[in-house]
Amino acid sequence: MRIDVLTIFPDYLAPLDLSLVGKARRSGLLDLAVHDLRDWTADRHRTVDDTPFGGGAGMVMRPDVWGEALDAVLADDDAGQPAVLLVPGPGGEVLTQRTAEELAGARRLVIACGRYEGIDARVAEHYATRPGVEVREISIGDYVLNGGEVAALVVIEAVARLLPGVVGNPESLVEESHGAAGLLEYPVYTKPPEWRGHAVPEVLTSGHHGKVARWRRDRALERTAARRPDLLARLAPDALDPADRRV
Ligand SMILES: COC(=O)COc1cccc(COC(=O)c2cn[nH]c2)c1
Repeated sequence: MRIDVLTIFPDYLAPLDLSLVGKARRSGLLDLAVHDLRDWTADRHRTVDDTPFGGGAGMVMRPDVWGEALDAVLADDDAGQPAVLLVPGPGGEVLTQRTAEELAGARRLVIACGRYEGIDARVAEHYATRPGVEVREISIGDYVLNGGEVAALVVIEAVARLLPGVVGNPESLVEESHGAAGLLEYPVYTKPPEWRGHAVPEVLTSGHHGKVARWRRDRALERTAARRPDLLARLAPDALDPADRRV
């Protein structure tokens, strides 16, 4: 997968050199480039914003600069791969694990990080008509950030870890929260068996794998019912077996 990020704060994306995503880049599993939007300005001050039509506080990011940048990045392509143009913003579809799975199937992601009051609306409008480009505004939650960079980091991590070979043991992608089971994760424990008077649940040291699996499923169901009943409601009817009804 290729990911291009466009931002006026490239350093904000430095964490993508670290850990699993950094490793995936170095091993060639993920081709990720961060671009400074100001490289496509034409004036001495490298201006990317201007005052909003209709008045109001703050500034809006100019369409002409974004157009030059996005044309250049989209054109830099080996075989005309279709691209998903992601615009992180509070008004977007909320990112879920399902969205991450969808995006992990794309050949290219181009992420346009907005700042100020946002990017001139004509940019998304224009690229939505571009053949081979799908525009998606993505929200990482119902709150407002100062720019799209943090949201870009979240999207990239959620997507990159689903790419084959990025996470050591793909098994771990199944059981975690919001994984294939669609439930929250069960509680986990490690040594020592007793810590500050807190013992590890006995079943986990019983060596009885069937009981351990049942206990974990019960805890995941309990947690999901208590903290995220909305997820339970969304589960496919056949996702719960008769033994689950006990919880
Ligand atoms: C068309 O979209 C845009 O212009 C986006 O522009 C902006 C402007 C300011 C801030 C942001 C950052 O996104 C969020 O605040 C956000 C994302 N998820 N939850 C909150 C983006």
